[in-house]
Amino acid sequence: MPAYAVVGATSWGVTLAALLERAGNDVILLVRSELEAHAVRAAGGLERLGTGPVLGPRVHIHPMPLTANHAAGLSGALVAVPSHAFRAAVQAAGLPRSLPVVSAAKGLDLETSSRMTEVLHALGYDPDRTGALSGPNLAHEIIRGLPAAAVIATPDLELGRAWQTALSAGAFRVYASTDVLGVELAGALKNVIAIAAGAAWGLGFGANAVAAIMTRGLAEMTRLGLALGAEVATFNGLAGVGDLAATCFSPLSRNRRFGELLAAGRTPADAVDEIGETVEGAHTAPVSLRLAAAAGVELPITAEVAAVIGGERTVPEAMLRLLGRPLAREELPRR
Ligand SMILES: NC(=O)c1ccc[n+]([C@@H]2O[C@H](COP(=O)([O-])OP(=O)(O)OC[C@H]3O[C@@H](n4cnc5c(N)ncnc54)[C@H](O)[C@@H]3O)[C@@H](O)[C@H]2O)c1
Ligand SMILES: O=P(O)(O)OC[C@H](O)CO
Repeated sequence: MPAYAVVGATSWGVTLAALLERAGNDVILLVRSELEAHAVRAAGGLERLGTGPVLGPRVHIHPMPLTANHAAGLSGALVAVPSHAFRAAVQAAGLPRSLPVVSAAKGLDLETSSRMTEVLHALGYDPDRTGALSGPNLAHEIIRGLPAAAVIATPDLELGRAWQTALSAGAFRVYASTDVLGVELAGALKNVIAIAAGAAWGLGFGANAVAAIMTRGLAEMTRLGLALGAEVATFNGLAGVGDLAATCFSPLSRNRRFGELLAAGRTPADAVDEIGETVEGAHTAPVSLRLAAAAGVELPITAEVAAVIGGERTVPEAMLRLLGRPLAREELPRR
């Protein structure tokens, strides 16, 4: 039987471990401590997912690092911790450098502006065997068996096909791509646009305003992606418009909820505390602006989100600035 490791007993990590098991694999779920291992074993998953036990007997829960014995039989590993904890988690996990490793995180490194596969490369993992998983994938829906689709990007399509088979279970359907850069960037950048959409919902705006933010948001995501070497098709796919739609419209999204709380007048710190989970877009906004400045690309919505998070203006002030921008021709980046 194939065996895979999952790093991180997060909502997404536990969900991925359950999917791998449902697809017929053995799984090693690597957690931070014996205490955490005990809690996850006792709950059969994560209490905050609210489902009851979801992990079966083929998911083995162990504290990091991976033992040589476990490493020997592995076909690959998925890393499902937030981007701010990604580097440390990979270092602690002790995954063999030759192992195919896929990032399931949707964020950029705050210090270096790197994508998560770039963090893996810097840690010595083989660029030909690293990849990224993304798409409209709210863990709370997937763990309940609701249908969803994702995209896995690897430089080598054969490797991507192996991951597709490993992860596709029940109503979870995985597509393959070779645009690792595009899939990673789209997954990270959409969280920032979802904060803006949440702010629009929070101000009492309607679906028209949210759709406008999504469409112009997708244009700026694509503009930056193309400037950095991504493929336009990726932004029109599951990792781009697909995830943008799920995140901007679902009340389950933490990024959307964060925007709603900012619009209600909470400080960013209070909003994060109230949500109590990862709000990846709050970290990604300033990093995206740095990448955009270096690439000579303008990201008006992202800039306003970063300014609100940085305490430079309120949500209504930011919305007025967006509405007051010079009228322009509608340009949608093509290549
Ligand atoms: N939750 C989802 O629906 C979902 C879906 C797709 C992708 N993602 C992405 O997956 C990543 C994880 O998000 P999540 O929502 O599953 O996280 P989460 O909010 O469930 O958990 C985040 C918390 O997990 C803890 N944690 C657990 N193991 C850790 C470890 N090994 N190292 C550091 N911290 C650890 C930390 O306390 C951290 O604050 C993010 O990049 C997110 O964008 C999440
Ligand atoms: O809850 P969010 O906003 O982190 O969104 C979760 C996933 O990225 C949706 O695909």
